[in-house]
Amino acid sequence: MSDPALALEGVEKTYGRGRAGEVRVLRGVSLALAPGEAVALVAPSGAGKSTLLHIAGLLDTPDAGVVRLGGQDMAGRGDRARTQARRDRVGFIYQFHHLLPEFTALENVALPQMAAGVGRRAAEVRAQELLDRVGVGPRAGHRPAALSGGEQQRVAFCRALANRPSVLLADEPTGNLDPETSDQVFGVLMALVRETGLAALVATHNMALAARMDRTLRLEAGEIVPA
Ligand SMILES: Nc1ncnc2c1ncn2[C@@H]1O[C@H](COP(=O)(O)OP(=O)(O)OP(=O)(O)O)[C@@H](O)[C@H]1O
Repeated sequence: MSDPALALEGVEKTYGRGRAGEVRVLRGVSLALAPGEAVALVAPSGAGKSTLLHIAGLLDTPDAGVVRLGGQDMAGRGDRARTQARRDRVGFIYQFHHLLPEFTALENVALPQMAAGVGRRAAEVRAQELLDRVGVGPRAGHRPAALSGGEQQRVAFCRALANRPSVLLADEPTGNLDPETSDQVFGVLMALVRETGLAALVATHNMALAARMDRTLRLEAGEIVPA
């Protein structure tokens, strides 16, 4: 059997120090995502969802436990290796797209590739292909402010996928879109998961979207509980 794309084993995280300020946010979280699998993460507010996504995406370190990308334990690696792994192997999508306002859609998708060492021309070719794939190709030369919410979010998908990550972490990626646009953007996400073998962990409060994924993990008070 191949290694999971992403695995967390016994991950613990506590914020603050001392009795008064201590918040135990994650209490031994274990999960694994196979390549090509889309998993919904459902959590009440404050359950530790953002903390979990940050640790899974190597933006934060756990106090205890293991985070593996493609079978490789990332916890003991230095900052440089973690930064490189995050850039090359993990894509993030947030509720709000955080596109760079002064750059065009094409540039927003090309820039992360250039940061990873791809030449401008090759980066722009791939960026255009991705934008075409999600139906915003004709808008490639526009800045985010000239795009609709759904178009902006599709550009954000392209940016997250530009470096061919093995893991996509999404936090309410369709949360600020109307139902129809949300449906369309989510459809694109699922198609990309199916086609590219990407593993996606998608935090959402939307049960209809959760039902369209392969399975649901529920996070409550810092623990994974039966969905
Ligand atoms: N840097 C920090 N220092 C202290 N406490 C923190 C810190 N970050 C988060 N917390 C606390 O940890 C708990 C979990 O936070 P987290 O942001 O992971 O929750 P969440 O499930 O993503 O919530 P929401 O869905 O409301 O965004 C919350 O009680 C929060 O107040």
